[in-house]
Amino acid sequence: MLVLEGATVRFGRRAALDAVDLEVADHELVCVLGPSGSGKSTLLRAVAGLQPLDGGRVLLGGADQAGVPVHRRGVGLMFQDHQLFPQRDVGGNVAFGLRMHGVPKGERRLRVEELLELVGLPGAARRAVGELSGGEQQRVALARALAPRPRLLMLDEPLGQLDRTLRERLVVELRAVFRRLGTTVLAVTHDQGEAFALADRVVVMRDGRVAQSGTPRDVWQRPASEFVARFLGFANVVPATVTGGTAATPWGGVPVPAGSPQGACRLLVRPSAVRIGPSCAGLPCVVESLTFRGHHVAVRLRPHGAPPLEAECGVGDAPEPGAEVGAVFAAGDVVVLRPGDGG
Ligand SMILES: Nc1ncnc2c1ncn2[C@@H]1O[C@H](COP(=O)(O)OP(=O)(O)OP(=O)(O)O)[C@@H](O)[C@H]1O
Repeated sequence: MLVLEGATVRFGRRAALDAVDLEVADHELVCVLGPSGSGKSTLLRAVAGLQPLDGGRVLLGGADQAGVPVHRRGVGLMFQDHQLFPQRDVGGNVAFGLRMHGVPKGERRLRVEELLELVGLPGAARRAVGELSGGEQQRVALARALAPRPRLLMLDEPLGQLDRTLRERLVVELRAVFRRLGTTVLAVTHDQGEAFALADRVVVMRDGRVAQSGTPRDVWQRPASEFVARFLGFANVVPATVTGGTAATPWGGVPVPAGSPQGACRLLVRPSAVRIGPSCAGLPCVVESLTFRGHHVAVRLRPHGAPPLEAECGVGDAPEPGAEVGAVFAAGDVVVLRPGDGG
């Protein structure tokens, strides 16, 4: 469906997109994730035709889009500030693109009803946009973007301004709607939870380049680099040397999964790999702080003479702050990262 080949955009001497190669298959939901300034919006704008390329190509359905204007690319856009037309009612907003495409009135009305049903706002066509909640407005914006049946729908921080609970619910609904319609989606967000919940594939960007691309599970379980690991919120990353099945780290010996690359590396120890036990066993640490995260507790440990260590445990098993404990490492949740990545 969508192919980017060496897509490059420069602002002055800085490349906002640096020779990006990316493919999005028909019906695929791809979410581009990355810190502020990594080039996510520029990528979307380049695909939409809002931003000319300084190098490389964008192909849609096999056709090079050089010189093809925005409105002829057949892509739908839904941006963070969804900018509904305040003077039009809900139906008028959803029908906007259909009117532009010259769809006759009767057909428009049917399609608007169908779309409002789809986004969970049945019968809302006559409602004023100003009366709607943020989440409802977001649904109207989605219905409006879907109305002309774009071959590719692009979302920029689609749920950015909504509160967390609503976002979590809408993301599940969005995924279901896209699945049902078979929509191909390229979305951009800096919220990893949103990306992981929505996407079939996650693309992590850094400084205009693709740092990693894979299924949410792959990227989560095997971050390709220290940058990706830290971006995902993992703090336990240290220099290490792997020999056989053990990595020598500032925390002592940590078992690594069978088949891990040998030699000097950066090592990611997921909090779930750190078991907290009595101080007589394992690495002696003091419990610095606890953070309750729903079903588990994140425990920050301060080992003697070594970097801080994040662990996690069940709510019922959480130690007291200030307690002396022992940390023991399990191999399963340890990842040997590519060396020389900086990060
Ligand atoms: N019109 C522009 N003129 C000059 N520099 C720009 C322009 N648009 C973007 N940039 C720069 O290009 C880089 C990438 O910007 P972009 O908006 O694509 O990042 P982003 O990942 O979408 O960030 P955010 O999450 O903050 O929206 C940034 O360094 C930004 O300052």
